[in-house]
Amino acid sequence: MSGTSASLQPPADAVTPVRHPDAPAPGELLGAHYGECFGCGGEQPHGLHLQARAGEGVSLTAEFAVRPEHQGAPGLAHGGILATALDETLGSLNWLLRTIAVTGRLETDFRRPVPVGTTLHLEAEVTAVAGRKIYSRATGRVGGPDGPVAVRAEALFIEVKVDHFIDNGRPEEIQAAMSDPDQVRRARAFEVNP
Ligand SMILES: CCCCCCCCCCCC(=O)SCCNC(=O)CCNC(=O)[C@H](O)C(C)(C)COP(=O)(O)OP(=O)(O)OC[C@H]1O[C@@H](n2cnc3c(N)ncnc32)[C@H](O)[C@@H]1OP(=O)(O)O
Repeated sequence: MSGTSASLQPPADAVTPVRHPDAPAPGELLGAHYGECFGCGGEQPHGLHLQARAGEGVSLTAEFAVRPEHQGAPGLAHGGILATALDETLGSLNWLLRTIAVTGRLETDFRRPVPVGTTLHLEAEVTAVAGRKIYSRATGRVGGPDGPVAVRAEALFIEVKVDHFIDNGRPEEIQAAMSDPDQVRRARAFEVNP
């Protein structure tokens, strides 16, 4: 990526990311971290319904099917929606580290238009970790997993405690998420970082 800002350069004492031993196996679907999530939630009718699959190391792939409701210009995906797809894909990486983290910074390059009716093939990896700071990057290709790059992003995620959501979110959604009968989703949201 050209022109990446200094805050996305890992510091000298950053370390190589370590895949958690209980991370989903390569090839396994990650599933949604929260049913109502705009990026990945299956219960969110307006969402992107992004599906991420674990890769080797701390990497994953994801697919985003661009639908008419995702348009900006006629027939083309909205840039903010594409940034959301990148953000969600990058955020999903944290499950491979078993860390709860939120986006601190996201820098995006838009290289080609992404038409409605196409699938954006995303791949992402964590590149470095420095304390609470998690550095990652992602690309999105059109026309297939080996197609031309349409979008690219670099990001800094910051590890947070579960209190981040409890203190800042609405109690009704927090309560509902905490009583989610889906054990994996509940663990992903609230139990990975006690
Ligand atoms: C359901 C659950 C499942 C998991 C939920 C996952 C949801 C997935 C959804 C996709 C991801 C999202 O969209 S998440 C939603 C969008 N993001 C957010 O809402 C985050 C809003 N921002 C914040 O709450 C806050 O700013 C935080 C938590 C990011 C950081 O605040 P903090 O905890 O007080 O930490 P702070 O000291 O400020 O920063 C820690 C270190 O990071 C650096 N740092 C912080 N922000 C930045 C930045 N923008 N650019 C550069 N560097 C930064 C600081 O310089 C510092 O470095 P040093 O001094 O240590 O060197």
